[in-house]
Amino acid sequence: MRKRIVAGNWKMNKTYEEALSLVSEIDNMVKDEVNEDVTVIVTPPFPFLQGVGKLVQGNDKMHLAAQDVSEHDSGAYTGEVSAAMLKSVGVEYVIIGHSERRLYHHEDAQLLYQKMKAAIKNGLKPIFCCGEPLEERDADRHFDYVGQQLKDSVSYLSNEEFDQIVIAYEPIWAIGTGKTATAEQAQEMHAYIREQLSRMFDAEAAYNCSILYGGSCNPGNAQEIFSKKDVDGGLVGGASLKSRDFTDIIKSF
Ligand SMILES: O=C(CO)COP(=O)(O)O
Repeated sequence: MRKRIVAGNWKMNKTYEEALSLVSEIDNMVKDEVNEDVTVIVTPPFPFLQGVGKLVQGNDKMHLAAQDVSEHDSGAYTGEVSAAMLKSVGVEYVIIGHSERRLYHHEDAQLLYQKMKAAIKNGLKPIFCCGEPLEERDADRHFDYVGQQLKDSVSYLSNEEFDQIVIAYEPIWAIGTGKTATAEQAQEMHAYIREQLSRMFDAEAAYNCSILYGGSCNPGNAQEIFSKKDVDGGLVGGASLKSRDFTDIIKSF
């Protein structure tokens, strides 16, 4: 059964105190208001994972993700954080291949594959991000672009590994711009992604893979986007920093 997921990516925002108060508010609102079967994920910066994780421990709906992970197991890699470390503080999911990491940290397809392997080996579920820049969409090459991203990183996983991953389609032109994809644009790309996955893995596994939409998701547009048959939820940036907006997005299902 395909999971419905709303994940908040906090990126590089909040102090520790602010992070704790944000997650307490979300936790309370989710407990009081969210009756649907939705997996809610919060993704604070590394130093806040343990504290935030403790606060959501008693809430079955709430889960913890990290924003990145090292491809290495352990050792002399200054500044890196391993999958085993994340697992040991209660992290369940990890975002891999966000366009901001591809762009600012030059993460390439091979590295993203290695990060997914390291995550899965240690019991974490990767949320693999893909999505085209504006010039690719304008040139009508967006399907090929996203297809290639999947081929270059995801296709090398085994069937068992693939079962552990979530895909997030985040068109770069929609991230932080206030310009969201239309529900139709999201649906056609999600259907395309699912079809590509069904060629790489078995059809049932592709059918069961959750594919999230990300890019200027807000309480005003989430319901329409989430209503599409291949859209299984959202990866939310800016709006996940406000408990009311984030909860309203969760309630859009
Ligand atoms: O990058 C995103 C989530 O990972 C989307 O960010 P925004 O919701 O701020 O556009």
